[in-house]
This record gives sequence, C-alpha cells and structure tokens, in this order.
Amino acid sequence: MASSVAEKLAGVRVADGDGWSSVAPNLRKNLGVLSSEEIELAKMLLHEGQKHLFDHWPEPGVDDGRKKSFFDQVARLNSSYPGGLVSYIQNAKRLLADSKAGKNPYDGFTPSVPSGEVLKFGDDNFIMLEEVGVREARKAAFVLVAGGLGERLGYKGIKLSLPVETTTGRCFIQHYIESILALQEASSRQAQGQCKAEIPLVIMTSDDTHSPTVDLLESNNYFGMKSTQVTLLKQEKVACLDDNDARFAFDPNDKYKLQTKPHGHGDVHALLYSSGILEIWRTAGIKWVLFFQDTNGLLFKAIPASLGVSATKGYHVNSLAVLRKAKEAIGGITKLTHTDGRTMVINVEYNQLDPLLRATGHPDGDVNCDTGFSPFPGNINQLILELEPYFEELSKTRGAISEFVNPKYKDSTKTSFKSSTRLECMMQDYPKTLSPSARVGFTVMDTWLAYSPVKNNPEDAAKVPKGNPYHSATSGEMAIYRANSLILKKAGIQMADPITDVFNGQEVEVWPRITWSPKWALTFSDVKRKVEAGCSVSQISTLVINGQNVFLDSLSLDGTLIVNAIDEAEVKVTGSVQNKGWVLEHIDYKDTSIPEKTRIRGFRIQKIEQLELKYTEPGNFCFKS
Ligand SMILES: O=c1ccn([C@@H]2O[C@H](COP(=O)(O)OP(=O)(O)O[C@H]3O[C@H](CO)[C@H](O)[C@H](O)[C@H]3O)[C@@H](O)[C@H]2O)c(=O)[nH]1
Repeated sequence: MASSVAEKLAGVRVADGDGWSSVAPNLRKNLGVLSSEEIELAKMLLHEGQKHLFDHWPEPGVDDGRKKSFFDQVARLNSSYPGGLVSYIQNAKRLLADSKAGKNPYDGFTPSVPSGEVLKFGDDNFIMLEEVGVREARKAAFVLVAGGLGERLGYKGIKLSLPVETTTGRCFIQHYIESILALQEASSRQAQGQCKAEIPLVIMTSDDTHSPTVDLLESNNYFGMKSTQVTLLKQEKVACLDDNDARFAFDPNDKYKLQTKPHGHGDVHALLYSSGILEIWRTAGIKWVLFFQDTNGLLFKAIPASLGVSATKGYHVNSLAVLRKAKEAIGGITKLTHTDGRTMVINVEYNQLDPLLRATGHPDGDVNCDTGFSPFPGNINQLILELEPYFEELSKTRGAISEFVNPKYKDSTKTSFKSSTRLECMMQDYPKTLSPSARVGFTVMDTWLAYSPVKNNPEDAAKVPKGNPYHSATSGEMAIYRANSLILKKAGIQMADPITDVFNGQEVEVWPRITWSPKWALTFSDVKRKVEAGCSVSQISTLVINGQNVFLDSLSLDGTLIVNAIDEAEVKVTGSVQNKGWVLEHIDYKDTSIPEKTRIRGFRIQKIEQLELKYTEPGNFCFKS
C-alpha cells in the first residue's frame, strides 16, 4: 500500500539526520521510499561523487519501482567487486588520472628476456614430465574462463559450442571435459589403492555466455562428467565511466540503470575466492589449479608435461608459453627490472610490448630476432597455480587483480571520452602482487603441439601478415590434424607429407585428418604403446580412433577408417585399408546457405566412402583387412 506524504517526510527526516543528502535534492525527496540498505548505498554514491545519478529523479510516487531496481543493480555491482564500489570508483579515479598524465604503467622498469623451461616434444625429459603430470592430475582442479563474447570471431553462438574439428564434430567443451575425464582415469590408475579422484571443473561465464553454456552442458548430459563435478561461476560486468572523475554512465536506454561492460578474465580470481570453492578444494587435498581458455584444441596435449614441470620445479605459478611471432596477438613473457632493483617475470600484453620496448632503448619495438621469432616467449594464458600459496595470496587480496583503463579521448586535452570506458583486468596479471620470493616460472612448448586458438573471423584472418598465425577456425582445425600426424610420425608411423591449400583466403598445410578421443592417448608414451611397427597413412586419409584399447599394427591406410570400441574391448587393427575416403570441399564464408560453424572454416567434409569398425562387447579382437 502506498504510504502517505506525511510518512514519507518523516522517513526523510529519520534517514537524513545529518543532512548528507542536501547536495542531491531529488534523492532527498525520495528517501522515504528507500530501505535502510538502499539509503546506505545512496550515501556511499554521493560520498564518491555520483550525485548526478539522482538529478533526474521525479517526486516520490513516480517510478518508485524503477528507483528500487536501480538500487538492486547498485547492490549487485557493490558486492561483486572486491572492496565494493568505493574501491572501484577510487581505483578508477587513480587510473584515469594516470592515463590522462600519460603515465607509463612500466615506468622505471627495463624489459629483458627471461629464462624458463624449454621442452622438446618426445624427448626423455618430456616423457618423464608427462608421467609426473599424469600422476599429479588427481590433485588438480581445472578452471575454464569462458565469459568472453569472442567479438573478433563474430560467431553468433558461444565459442565452447564450436567444433574443435569437423571430422568428428566434437565441440570444445566436449573435448575439454573428455580430456579431464581421461586424465582422471589415467591418474587414478597410477595411484592404485587410493580412492578414485574426481577432478573438479569450474567454468566462468558471463551474462553473455551463461545460459547457452548451461543449455549445452545439460542437453549433452555434461558430456559424461558428473554434473556435481562442474561448477559455473558467473562474472558480473562493471559500471562504465563517463569522465575523468569516474562518474558512472547511464544505460543509453534506461535512466534508472547504469551502463555496464565486461571487466575481463581477471575476474576469475575474485570469483574463485568469494565463492568459497578454494577452501573446499584445500580440504579435499587439491594441490594444483589449472586455468585455460575457451578455444585451444591443442591445449591438453601440453597439460601433462607442464603440470610435470610445476611439480618437479615447485613452481607456485607456471605460465605456458610458445614461440611468439612479433606483433602476434599474444602477450610476451618478460623479465622486468626496476631501477630500485625489484624484478618480476610477467606477461606484457601484446598492445603494450611494442611501446615498452621502444621506450627502453629498442627503437624497432616488437620485432623478430635472428630465429624468425620474437625473443619474448608468447603467453598462451594457460596458468598452473599451486593452490596453497594461491589461497594465501587471495586471502590478502580477495582476488583483486591489478587493473587498467583504456579510455578513447575526444582530443588531446584528454578531458572527455568518445564513449564510456571501464576498468579491466587480466587473469595473467595475478603474479603482479606476489612477493619476490614467490616461485614464478614458465614453460615453453612447441607451438604445433600446444597452441592454436580460434579467435579471428575469416576476413581478418586472411589479412594476417604472411608467416604469422591466423588464429581462425580454419587454422584451428588444421592444427589438430597436423599435431596428431606429427605425433604419430614421431611414434614411427610413415606419414604422408602435407599439401598446401587455401581456404577463406588463408594458405594452410593440410595433413591427413587424424583424430583420437583423449582416452586413447593423453601422453606420447600412450601413443607409442598403441602404435606398432610398419604402419603408414596416405595424405588423403582420415583416421578416427574412439576407444581406450585400440592398437595399430602394420596398418596401411589410404582412405577413411573409423574405429569405435568400448573400454573393455582390446582391438588390434592391421592390414591394408583402402577406400575413396572423405574429401575436403571448398566453400566460401559468405555462403549463408551453409551453417556458420562450417562456413567460417572455408571447407566442408564430403563423406564418400569409409570403413567403420565397431566393438561393443568386451574381449580381444583383431581386424585384418
Ligand atoms: O571478460 C572476459 C573476457 C574474456 N574472457 C575469456 O578469457 C579468454 C581470453 O579472452 P580473449 O580470447 O579475448 O583474450 P585475448 O586474445 O585478448 O588475449 C589473451 O589470450 C592470449 C592467448 O590466447 C594471450 O595469452 C593474451 O596475453 C591474453 O590476454 C577467453 O576464454 C574468454 O572467453 C572471460 O571469461 N571474460
């Protein structure tokens, strides 16, 4: 029931005992309709210079519901930021002032190339590290950051739903979950006698990705993972800022709503901390937390060895890196030495590396050295943190990560912005607050083995300078075939050389289309155990292995072979398989009669002829053609 004017005025008198609201007369008139919590928030906003938010407020009785929902949003923004909106506004004022003054965040620091662990796929050290990594995996938890819209790719759905490759059509989240389950199995096998591990998976979503992520998981039965193993944490956006005084911007369509934008993947630390999940993991004996991104289909080929590095080196922080091409859109891992003697090894983001180098005596900036690569290893944002020191650090910082602001100014006076801005943060900046005694390292892997993301739309990918990676759906898929072919080649299979072809304006190497489910082989030792001497695969071939105990022995493949076997079926495949196989048909990304998931690759697979083997009963089998 609406309260009377007299009651409202009485409310104002009670709520404004010390006259704090006199600077915002329209808010003052409305105090009677606000709850005590809303009044506290209003006080905080005025104190932090946000009185303009109430200038347009009408008399009590008009839009009261919308006024309340304004405070609902303010309360949400306040609780989701470490230290609340007061901290957000104060941080924003400081960073905006620094930006206006042209202050370089790396002032006083000199960059140099750090040294880290450089691994060579398949050598004895690599094999040993993979073994250690698999053993450690039962004490690991995985955290997938998947709140990004993927604006550069421009794909309409969520990136996790895109196929890693179109031979099997397995999507990214399916591949990730199957890889984690395979690690869980393999690690538990190694630790016989101890109870079976369940490796937890956290997925960070945002308003942009949350519901489609839930739908994808639920409609596919969590791709075989227990639903209780998966936790979704949704990141909130942050308030946009209209000017150098950090005054909040209104949503262009609603004067009772603040405009908000994503705060970046750095939110993952605060969310893990505030959700209490780190505490649960500690109690459960988890030792490692592995962070990864939405579209790197190669990543799990690098996980066992890099986890092995963390365990053997005792790294608190281990960042996975690859050789970086100058100007490639991945940050450079850099040693920064301050004039006061402080040093840190940290990611310098791709847009900051060039200016930092130029400002510190490298007039050519971000360029390749004699090797044809940037001397700075490229950060692929796969971080492995040791849980205990991570938890201790977050207990101090509550997961707050060093932030930055990137306003687009109207002119050189830097007094107004072309459009509103906001603070942002990146998950790889976590080590910035660590003490010098923290054990921070990195591991460099072969790019073909570890990194091939899907980030760029076909048009932009085709414009990438020659020799630099495309990071497109085309290159992402081709990288899977190349890696699998190279691994089998190294294991002794006689593998045909690739041909080059052009899809959607991108020249790529086309290797035989080889894929296997993660449970077939997680490590190079697994592959070597399952591949006997005398096998060969021709260039036009496709090979799909779905099954844990499938062995290739003197197999000669020239066409398409698919092997499906339950875990309890041990299958040896031998002899000569020849058929017309599956071929790649060129298509154009502009052809909207073809589904977007397919046309962004520039090819589709024509399934002409194949041999498909199915083993659904336990036992030992030998197929010889
Ligand atoms: O608010 C956000 C923004 C992004 N993401 C997620 O964070 C990941 C990375 O996002 P982008 O792919 O947009 O990241 P960038 O390409 O800009 O760069 C990041 O990934 C690169 C490697 O792929 C380099 O490591 C680089 O240094 C690092 O900042 C994705 O899984 C994305 O879904 C979120 O969860 N929330």
